[in-house]
Amino acid sequence: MQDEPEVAVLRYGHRPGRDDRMTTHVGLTARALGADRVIFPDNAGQSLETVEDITGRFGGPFTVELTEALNGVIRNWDGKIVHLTMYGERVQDVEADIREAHADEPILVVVGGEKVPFEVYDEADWNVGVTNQPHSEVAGLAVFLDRLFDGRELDREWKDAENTVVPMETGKKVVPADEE
Ligand SMILES: C[S@@+](CC[C@H](N)C(=O)[O-])C[C@H]1O[C@@H](n2cnc3c(N)ncnc32)[C@H](O)[C@@H]1O
Repeated sequence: MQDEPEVAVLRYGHRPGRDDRMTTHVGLTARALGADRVIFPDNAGQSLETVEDITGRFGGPFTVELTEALNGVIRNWDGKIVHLTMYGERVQDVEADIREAHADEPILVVVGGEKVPFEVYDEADWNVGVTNQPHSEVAGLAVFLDRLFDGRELDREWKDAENTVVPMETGKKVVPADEE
């Protein structure tokens, strides 16, 4: 989020067709819940287009990138690395240390798709489980970002939006952003 060290999310692996929705949702969840940037594998161009379209319509700042070198992003990351995995340390046991590190340093959050190689576990500063039960990268990312930002992401403001949703008890209301 603005005025804080960067939080980027790396989607490690993408199977075109099978993972299209999931990869898109990793990007949308990263954006909605306070990350600054998502990096997709270079075969996920369709997900990039969808996330860029949503950012154009509902605001940013938020950046989407493709990379040919997933391992290179991890190896060259200048900051701390959190890898989300059901085999990791319990999020409730390590979240305070990660928040403390994020006060000074950027964080790269790695989420997998298909099998994640051991190199990623090894390079990570923390392997973190959001429960030690199998579920989804989208759910794990959402809970982790909320713990990292301690709920502050829910109040963030959006810039350069075309549309704004007006919260309502019942019904749907979307207005041009400058009519807010
Ligand atoms: C459907 S899982 C597949 C995991 C795969 N079997 C493996 O060996 O990594 C896809 C991704 O969801 C995330 N994930 C699943 N369960 C999780 C949990 N309990 N805590 C944190 N992340 C989780 C991880 O990032 C994982 O790479």
